[in-house]
Amino acid sequence: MAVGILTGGGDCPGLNAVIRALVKTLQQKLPEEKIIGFLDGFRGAIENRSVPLTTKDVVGLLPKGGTILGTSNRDNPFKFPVSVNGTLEFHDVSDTVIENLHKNNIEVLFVIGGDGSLSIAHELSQKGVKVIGIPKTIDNDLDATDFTFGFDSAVRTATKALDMLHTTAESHHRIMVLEVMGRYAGWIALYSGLAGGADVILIPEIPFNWDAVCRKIQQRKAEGKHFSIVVVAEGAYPEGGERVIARYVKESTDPARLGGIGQVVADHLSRCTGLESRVTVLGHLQRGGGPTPFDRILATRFGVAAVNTWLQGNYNVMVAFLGGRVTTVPLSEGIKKLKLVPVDSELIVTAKAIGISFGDE
Ligand SMILES: Nc1ncnc2c1ncn2[C@@H]1O[C@H](COP(=O)(O)OP(=O)(O)OP(=O)(O)O)[C@@H](O)[C@H]1O
Ligand SMILES: O=P(O)(O)OC[C@H]1O[C@](O)(CO)[C@@H](O)[C@@H]1O
Ligand SMILES: [Mg+2]
Repeated sequence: MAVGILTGGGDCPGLNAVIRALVKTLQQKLPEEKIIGFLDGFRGAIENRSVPLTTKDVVGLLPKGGTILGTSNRDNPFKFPVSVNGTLEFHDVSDTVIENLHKNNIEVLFVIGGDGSLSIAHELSQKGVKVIGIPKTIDNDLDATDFTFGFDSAVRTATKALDMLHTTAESHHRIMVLEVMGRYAGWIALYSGLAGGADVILIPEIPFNWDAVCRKIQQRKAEGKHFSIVVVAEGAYPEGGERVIARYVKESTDPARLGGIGQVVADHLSRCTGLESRVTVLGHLQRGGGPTPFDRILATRFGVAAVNTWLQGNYNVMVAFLGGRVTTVPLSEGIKKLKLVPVDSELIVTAKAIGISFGDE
């Protein structure tokens, strides 16, 4: 009997810390060579590419960014892209995954992933595979956990960028626009905007009004503040407008990759205020580097809790961080809906109270 581990979706700081916690905890219960790490997310499970993991393999992993197992944010065994006579078709190869799990004597599969990867894990569980989900993502958009690891690290990077943009914005009397990730959720923009002293935060949950954003910058100008800092979530869009899509990854079930709204905002604000603007797209820097202490600890707690869940005979659940405690929720609950920023949340109210504009009033 063996256990399997895979990391799926976009990488984030803390994945290696979970792998370390899983292996260290599991190794006390299993003989050597019985922990199997599938490579490159679900692609490794489809192609039966894996490596054995022992405590020797996880030395030094706690602060290391990325994932030693590799990952993929396009490979879905239920909709696997296959080229048939030059045409892309999506085939269900989930039975191949199940065969490969049997070949490796896998009793339980630990899936470390976001909403997409955990949805795949849930579909596998419905075909009889025992899975335990561990929620990760810089987007923090999983509803059944207060925080996913990776988020705090991304916010740290975005906040650092805002601190640095402040000094050059002030020197040049410019509007500096920072575009951050988060897909359909505005958590990274909201947290980094608050922590980094932004004047305007634009998030997908609040479609913005161009006039309101321009007014805010002009008002600052009238007060003698000739620079402004604007944080734009990649999924933000103006009232009556649409999200800006940077590219399509045609092999993915969820093919749209967002990006480009930062430049649109910067150009518009220059036109309406007469101030110079510049845009910085923070991009994959937000997923790079090592995890913050918060993420290291959360990842470690998730890894240990996931093993304990298995030892207690529980399956098809996701570990979650709720009210300061690590617990479990059914996997079906974990993937039910995306966690978006509630527009009346205390964080938004707090931000507005200190004059931050969301472009809605
Ligand atoms: N609702 C869904 N149901 C099933 N599969 C999905 C769903 N959404 C996305 N997928 C697939 O799941 C895989 C991973 O999805 P995605 O890129 O969203 O990563 P994730 O695990 O959600 O992590 P993150 O969003 O942080 O990158 C991709 O193959 C994608 O095609
Ligand atoms: O790595 P890719 O394919 O560009 O995907 C980017 C997306 O992945 C994430 O970084 C994590 O889900 C999103 O914030 C972003 O929209
Ligand atoms: Mg996702």
